Parts: sequence; structure tokens; C-alpha cells
Amino acid sequence: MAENCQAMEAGLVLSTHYVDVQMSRREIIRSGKNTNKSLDKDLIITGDLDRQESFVEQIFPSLNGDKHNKRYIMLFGKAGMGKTTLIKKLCLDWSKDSIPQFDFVFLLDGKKLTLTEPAYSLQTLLLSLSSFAPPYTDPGEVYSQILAAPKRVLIIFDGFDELRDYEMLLQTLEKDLVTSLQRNGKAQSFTVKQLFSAILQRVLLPGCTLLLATRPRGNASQLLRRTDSLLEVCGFSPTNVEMYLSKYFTDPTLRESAVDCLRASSYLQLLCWNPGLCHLVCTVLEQSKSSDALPRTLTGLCHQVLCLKLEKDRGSTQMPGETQEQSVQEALTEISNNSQVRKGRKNNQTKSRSARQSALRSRRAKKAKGQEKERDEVDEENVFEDNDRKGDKELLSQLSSLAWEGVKSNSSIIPAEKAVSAKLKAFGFRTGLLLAHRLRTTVAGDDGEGGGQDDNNEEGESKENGGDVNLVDNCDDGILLWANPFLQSYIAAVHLSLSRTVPDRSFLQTLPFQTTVKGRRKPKREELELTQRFAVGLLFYNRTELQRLISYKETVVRDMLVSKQALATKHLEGLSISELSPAQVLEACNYVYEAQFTPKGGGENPASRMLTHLAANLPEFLTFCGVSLSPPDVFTVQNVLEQGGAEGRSFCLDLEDSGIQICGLRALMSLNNINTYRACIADVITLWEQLEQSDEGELLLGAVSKFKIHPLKATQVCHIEHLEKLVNIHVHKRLSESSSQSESILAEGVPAVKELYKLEFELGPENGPLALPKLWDLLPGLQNLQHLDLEKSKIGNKGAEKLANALVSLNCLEILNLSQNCIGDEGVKKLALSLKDLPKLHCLSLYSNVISDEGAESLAAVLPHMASLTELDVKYNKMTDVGAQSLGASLRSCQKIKTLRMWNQCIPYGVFERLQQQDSRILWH
Ligand SMILES: Nc1ncnc2c1ncn2[C@@H]1O[C@H](COP(=O)(O)OP(=O)(O)OP(=O)(O)O)[C@@H](O)[C@H]1O
Repeated sequence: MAENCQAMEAGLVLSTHYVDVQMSRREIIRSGKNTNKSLDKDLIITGDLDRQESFVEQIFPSLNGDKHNKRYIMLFGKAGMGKTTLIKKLCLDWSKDSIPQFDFVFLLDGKKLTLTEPAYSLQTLLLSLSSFAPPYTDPGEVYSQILAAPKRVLIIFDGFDELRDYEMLLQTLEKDLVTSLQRNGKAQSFTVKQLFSAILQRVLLPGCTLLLATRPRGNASQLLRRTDSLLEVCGFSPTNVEMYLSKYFTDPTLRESAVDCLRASSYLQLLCWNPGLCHLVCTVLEQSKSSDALPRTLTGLCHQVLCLKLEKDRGSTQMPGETQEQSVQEALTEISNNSQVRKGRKNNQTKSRSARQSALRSRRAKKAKGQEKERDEVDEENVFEDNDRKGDKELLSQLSSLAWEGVKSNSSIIPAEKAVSAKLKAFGFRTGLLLAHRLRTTVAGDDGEGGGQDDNNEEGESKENGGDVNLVDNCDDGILLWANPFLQSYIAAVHLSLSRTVPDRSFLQTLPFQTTVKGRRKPKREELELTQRFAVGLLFYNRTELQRLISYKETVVRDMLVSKQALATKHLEGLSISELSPAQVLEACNYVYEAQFTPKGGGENPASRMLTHLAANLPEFLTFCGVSLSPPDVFTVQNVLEQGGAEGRSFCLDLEDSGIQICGLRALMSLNNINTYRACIADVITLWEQLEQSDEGELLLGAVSKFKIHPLKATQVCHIEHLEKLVNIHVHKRLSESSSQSESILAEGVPAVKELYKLEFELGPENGPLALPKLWDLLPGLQNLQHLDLEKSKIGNKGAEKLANALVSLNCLEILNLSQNCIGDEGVKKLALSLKDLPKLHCLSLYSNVISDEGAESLAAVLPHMASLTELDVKYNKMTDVGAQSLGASLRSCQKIKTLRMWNQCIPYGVFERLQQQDSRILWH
């Protein structure tokens, strides 16, 4: 396994190129209801500071001593975020004994589901179909060891694109099947799907640990119910990016210039947050001559990577004789200079490269035979090159149509029934756009060179430029797939935007923000979203550049682009921006950004028209609440907000529950057309502290004065912890004991606290009590609070007493909701004493508590003193006719009260009716 899991793409090797990334533990909102949950909607999004981070080693708590060992772990992250890489690292660590709790680790790939014949057993699945599995000399013996101690087995599932793929496997298995699976472990009569299902449903190997990797989209009610632990790959931090670059560019001069170039390209640098994109960025940096030539958009990045791949392919396929040899040698030297990693693989590569070179030479020789001898050699070259380029463009066009088919069906696998010509496959492999994935593990000795299986059973770019064309043809258990999700989406977009076979009408239907027949906007899959983004980007991309991908004449391309540009612009301008969801607003910002760097031409620029339109129509109260804002997302949002600023618009930003990083928060909040902002309180405080430390007084002033927290709904314990911190700053009028600069800025306290008028404490009966002590401490600091909602928080009599103490300071309180809180007579007596001193309280609810007659009487006693009270609700308590009559009597001297709700089963019906007749303000409901 140590050998087999090493390979990363383009010849990089895990042990030298892996960057230790962090993961964050995530939780889902457990509402108790069995709703059809969708992970990306139901995850609790924490602030930057609150992410509980952990490293690979910490995924599995040690088996000894940990009673709550997590046995169903889900690892998620968007495309390219490094799930597979992390799993490989895990396998590598295990192979080096650093995860001693497992005797066996098996990696099962979702792609194996394409094997549909009922010809497998658990034994063959684990020992022959799992990735990285070595050939076993005595599989029977190994299998019995696995069965003997399933607790010491880790099974990893990877290669599933989305959550919903797992859901399909969690549908209940038929009883007969369960019985036969359990009885006949060795019978090779099951499908991969049945075996996967049985493992996931704990029918087979119950007790083993499962780690499931997936992209986060899709509904997954079944899966989420089973999961004990949710981990998200965080992506690269700026330090990780630096580390990656230093590993990628081993030559110090190259590294330095790459780092400099990257520093000069803000957006590119932010894209590196996604490790998969960071790799693409390095590919471009490696070849780029100056920072001016670097791409500025995601479209530009993928375009350049694709062109480099095409050029590399042409470079090695088109140059005759010596020149070709030289260039391949140069390329090899460059590669080995750049990374020691590739050295290990060099033999293979050199072998396949030289084999291919000679094949190419003979191809060229054959081609050359029929040519007119007298022709000038240079001309001959050009003709070949032209023809080859045309051929490549034709192949690329076929690939792009295939890519779009894949995006539409949400798959990176090219279905076997698709007829893909050998030439196209060869082109796909050579350029590294396609991979071949072997479905069955090679048995020892199968491989002529004794190499065993390769790279997670995948072939293609790993033997780049190699002669693996026949692999899929010759090997009937191979499948074809796209090597890179970004490039697949990019090429799919090339089909949409640059193919004449996609007429305007169809193109229009592929644009984002389509409403379905039912009028709802469907949630979209990742690749489709990316493809749409690229499609828009391509329409406005440099035409000369695009010409490298397609063989139409310039005028044809121009006309086609102009027409599609007009459609895209009209489509966006026709949208009612204010009706878009926060996620769609973000999408729009991303599209507009991709289109933005249109080369200057005559006339009005439709791309800038789109930007202006979006900026002019964004709602003033702009919320990204609940939408994950990645670093590059923040950049595109900033771009639109700045444009809005140029048009005289200003915004109130809500960045709560967006997971925005503190540096992103800083970037947005410091724009001068932001009136107010909301965000995770703890992150905001950290930002203030940073600004204070860096002596940025003016920014700090803005950051403090623009921050808003009203109205505040606390749903997690940390929300109250953060609020407590903020109230402390407000009360002490400085950020910390030692701070001096903030003192003048905070001389009047924190405006956000002063302007907090409504606080809803919604932690529920389980978490509520954990945060209550902090709430009691901080409440006196909220002097302007008008509305306090503590419904269903289990505050009890003790809490009521604490609250009573705090109420003394809340002179502005108008509404107090204490429904369903287990408050009894003791508690209400204490409360009553403070309530009478609240001059503005007009609405009090003590609905569904445990107040009996004694408590009712103490309330009755203070009612006449509560000058502003208009509504009192004490329904569903424990008082009898005695308490009810005291309250009724007291009501007579309270002219202001409009309604008194007090019915419960302990009050005899007749008594209540009589009371009601005496005073119509007494209500049943
Ligand atoms: N920790 C890491 N260190 C170095 N490179 C990494 C790391 N994580 C990811 N990469 C780079 O990013 C590329 C994409 O990562 P990977 O394939 O693991 O993503 P993924 O989350 O599995 O994506 P997908 O959802 O598309 O399967 C890798 O091929 C590798 O080059």
C-alpha cells in the first residue's frame, strides 16, 4: 500500500508533495424531525475561529479508552478540495503503522459500481476490487482474519461524486438477500452494489469503521442519520499554499519567481485555497514568463492549463527527428529539476515517452513519404502543424461534447456505451484530460514489467504521453473518466459557448438561473455550476486565444460570440436580482467576474454592462447568510460591491453563517460603501484585535461603528459565549486589559450592543442550560434590550431567580417571553419583585410553566404596579380557582391590561366562565 498510494497527478508523489491540511469538524442541525436533509443546507456553519480543526492523525480516536469511538465518519469537501489525497495520506500513514488501531484498511471506489454482474463475494470485493490492495498469496487466510476482528478493519469509500450516490445504497436490502449475504460470505454471486450496500448498512462486517468521502451536495437523510462524525477538508491556508509551492518548485529561483508572480495576482492566489486549483495554478506559473501573462479568472486559468496540455502534446508529437528528441529531453530535465518526486517514475516515463517518440517519428515519416520532395522544409513543417492542429481541434471538439454529456448527467465517467474512437482516447490520454480506470486489480505477475497496479488503478496522465492508448481497448474491465473536474467543466463549456452545434436557443437554456416548470429554481450540481461559469467566461474571453481551441474561421467565431454574448447579457439583465437567493447572488457575482476581462474593443462592452446591472440592482440589505463564502468568492463579491460603490450605491452586509475567513471579512467590511455589517461575533472581535495591533485606527473605528448584531437569535452555545465577550468589551470600553488605542474608539461602548433590541435564545432544552449561566452574566450589559425571548430553555426556578436579578438593569424591556420554562412558584415570586420595576414591559408570557396558586398570588400582587403591561399569558400552569380568582381580582385595578390568558385544566370550568363574564379581558386562548 505504501507504494501504491503514493501517486498524485502529473508525476507528483505523496510522500514529498503532500501538504498537511486541516479538517474541520462539522455538525448538522438536529431538529429531531426526520426531514429530508441536504447536507449543504443543514450543516451548522461556524465562524472562522470556531472551526474545530484537526489533522489526519486525529480522524480516528484511539480505540483504547474511547468509549464513543466514531465508527461512521463522513469526509466531505467540494471538487478538488483534497479528499482523495487525504485518504491516500491516511493509507500511507497506516502502512507506516501510524494508525495502529486497524489491522486492515480497504479503499472501495464508487466507480466499481459500474461492474454490474453478480460475480463477487465480500472476499473478492475486499481482496481483489479494493484500490491499492496488494496481491495476496493466501486470500482465504487473510479473509478469515478480517472476519475474526471486524473492529480492526477500516473501510474507506471514495469516488462517489455526491451524497445522493450513497443514499441509493442505503435503501433497505431484501430479507432474503441479507440472509444469503450473511450466510455465504464466500459465494461469488453478489453484485458490487449489493456488497457496498451491505457494508454501509452494517449487514456485512458490522463493527468495522467506515469512512465515506463525498462532495457535499445532495439530499442524504439516511446517511446523516447514521453518521457519527462529519469532517470537512478545509483547503489550503496561505501557509499551505506557500508550502505547496516550495514542494512543487524545488529550484529556488523558479520558486521565488512563482511566489512573486502569485503575489501579484490576487485572484489566482485566492483560488489556491482549493488544492486542486492550486495545482493548476502551479502548472501555469511553471510556464509563465511574466505575471502580466497570468490568468485573472478561473476561465483564464483552465484555458491556459488546457492550452499547455495541448502544446505539450503537440510539442512531443509534432517535432521531427532531433528537435523532438531534444524537446522531450528538455521537458524531462525540467520536470526532474522541478520535482524529485518524478524521479522515481522517470524510468517508466522515459520508457513510454521514447516508445511514443519513435512511433511518432515513424508516423511522421509515413506522412512525409507522399509529400513533394522539392517543398521547402519549413513549409512542410507548417502544413503538418496546421493539419495536426486542425486534427487536434476536431478531437477537442468531440471531447468537449462528451464532457458536456458528462456534466449533464453529473458524472465524470464516460459511459461504456458511448462510442469513443481510439484516436480520441489516445488524444485524451496524451493530453491528460482522460484517465482509464481499471475496475479489477491486476493479479500479481499480470503486468509484464512486474509493476502491479498503478496509481489507484488509474492510467493516463501518470504515463503521460505514453503509449497507453490501447489500455482501455485491450482491457475490457477498464472505464474511461475525466481526470480533472475543473477541466471537464471547462471543456464542456467550450462545447456550449464555442460550438456551432449548440444553437442560440439551446445555449440560452443552459444559462444559469433558469426557472423550472414549477417556478422553482433547482439546486444545482457542482460541475454544472462550474460549466455555466466557464460558459459565460468564454463568451467574453480573448478571441485570438479561443481560436486555439476551435477550427472555425475568425468571422464565424466573432459572430457566434457576439450573438451568444447578447443572449447572456439579456438573460442576466432580465433577472430580478432582488428575488435571487443568497447562493444565486453569489453565483451571479462569480459569472460577472469571469466575464469581466474582455479585451477592449469598440462600442459598448456587454460584460461591463452585466457588472453594472448586477451592482445597480443588488438589494441594499445584502445577505449571504447560510452560503459558504470561500476566499475566491469573497473576491468576486467585493468586485461587485466596489462597482456598486462607483455607482453611488451602499450596502448593509449580512455575512453571518457564511464561514467567511477573517481576512475576507476584513476585505468586505473595509469597503467604504458598506454601511453596516453582521458576521460571527467572535471573528469580528478578532478582526478588531488585529486592527488594533496593526495600528489601523481608522479601519478599527469603521469596523466597530458599522458592526450590527440586532436582532440576535442565538441557536448555539458559542453564540452566547461570543455575545458575552462582546458585552464585556462594551462594559469595559476596551478590547483587552492592555489595549489603549481602542479606548477612545470604544469610549461610548460598542454600538452594536447598545443597539441590540431583540434577543432570542433558541438553544433548546438540551443546549439551553449550558449557556444560561453566561446569559445571566451578560444580560445586565444589554441596557437597551426591548425584547427577550427565552421560550423553552428550561430555566427553572433557579434561572428565574438569576433572571430576576438581571432584569433590574433592563429598563427598556417591553416583551418578555418565558413560555415553557419549568418556572414554579419560587421562581415566579422572585421574578414578580423585579417585574414591577420594569417601566416599559407590556407583554409577558409565562405560558406553560408550573406556577400554582402561590405563584399566581404573587403575580396578582404586582400586577397593579406594572404600569405598562397590556398582555399577560399564564395559560397552562398549575393554578386552581384560587389563583385564578386572585388574578381576576387584581385585573380590576389594572386598566392598561388588554388581555389575560390563564386557562388550565385545574381551574374548574364554571369558575373560569364566571371570571370571564366579570371581565371580558380574560381569554381562553
Ligand atoms: N494535502 C494536499 N497536498 C498536496 N496536494 C494536494 C493536497 N490535497 C489536494 N492536493 C492536490 O489537489 C488535487 C485534487 O485533490 P483530490 O483529488 O484529492 O480532490 P478531491 O476532493 O478528491 O476532489 P474530487 O471531489 O474531484 O474527487 C490533487 O490531485 C493534488 O494535486
